[in-house]
Amino acid sequence: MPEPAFQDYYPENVSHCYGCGSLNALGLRIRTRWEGDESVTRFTPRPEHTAIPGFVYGGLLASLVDCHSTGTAAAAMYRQEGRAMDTLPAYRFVTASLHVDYLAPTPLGVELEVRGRVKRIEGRKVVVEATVSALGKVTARGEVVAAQMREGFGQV
Ligand SMILES: CCCCCCCCCC(=O)SCCNC(=O)CCNC(=O)[C@H](O)C(C)(C)COP(=O)(O)OP(=O)(O)OC[C@H]1O[C@@H](n2cnc3c(N)ncnc32)[C@H](O)[C@@H]1OP(=O)(O)O
Repeated sequence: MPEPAFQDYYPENVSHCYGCGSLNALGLRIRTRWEGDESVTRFTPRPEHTAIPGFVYGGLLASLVDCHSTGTAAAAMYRQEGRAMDTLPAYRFVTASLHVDYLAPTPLGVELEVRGRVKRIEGRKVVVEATVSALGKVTARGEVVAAQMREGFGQV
């Protein structure tokens, strides 16, 4: 049995996200785990994720960086406290800022590897930098500011 992914610990009421929600049948349903100090997601884009024939749509790459990084932010907070992700209080993070640089065309039809590193944790905010690689070459680089969800998120 593979080790559980960060997303396996998301409760049902926040498991509908297009990028990372296990309950979103049409979503990407990414799965992220620690490999040492780095977090890793592996994902193979599908034909509908095409930008130009043979190459991956940039919005898909941004989605991967986004959800990979918010998951990493939550996992990093637990790790900092030496706690398992199924313990309370729960840490849930949403995207405050998402930046992606596209360095080279990303080929379709191969597994992509997203690798994240925590740059800093400051109060309710975690900054994560991530790379997307195809066939061992980094094709996109991103940085995400993830902010801890407040109670009543989205209420105005
Ligand atoms: C299991 C749970 C997760 C499952 C779902 C994951 C989904 C992840 C992917 C997504 O798509 S999430 C959806 C897209 N994101 C949103 O809809 C968020 C909309 N924005 C907000 O709700 C609020 O603006 C936000 C929660 C991000 C921040 O508001 P808060 O009132 O909670 O916090 P605050 O404004 O005090 O900011 C907290 C810190 O973040 C910083 N910050 C906020 N917005 C920023 C920004 N845009 N750029 C850089 N830093 C930013 C802010 O400066 C501050 O840093 P400091 O503590 O150092 O002062």
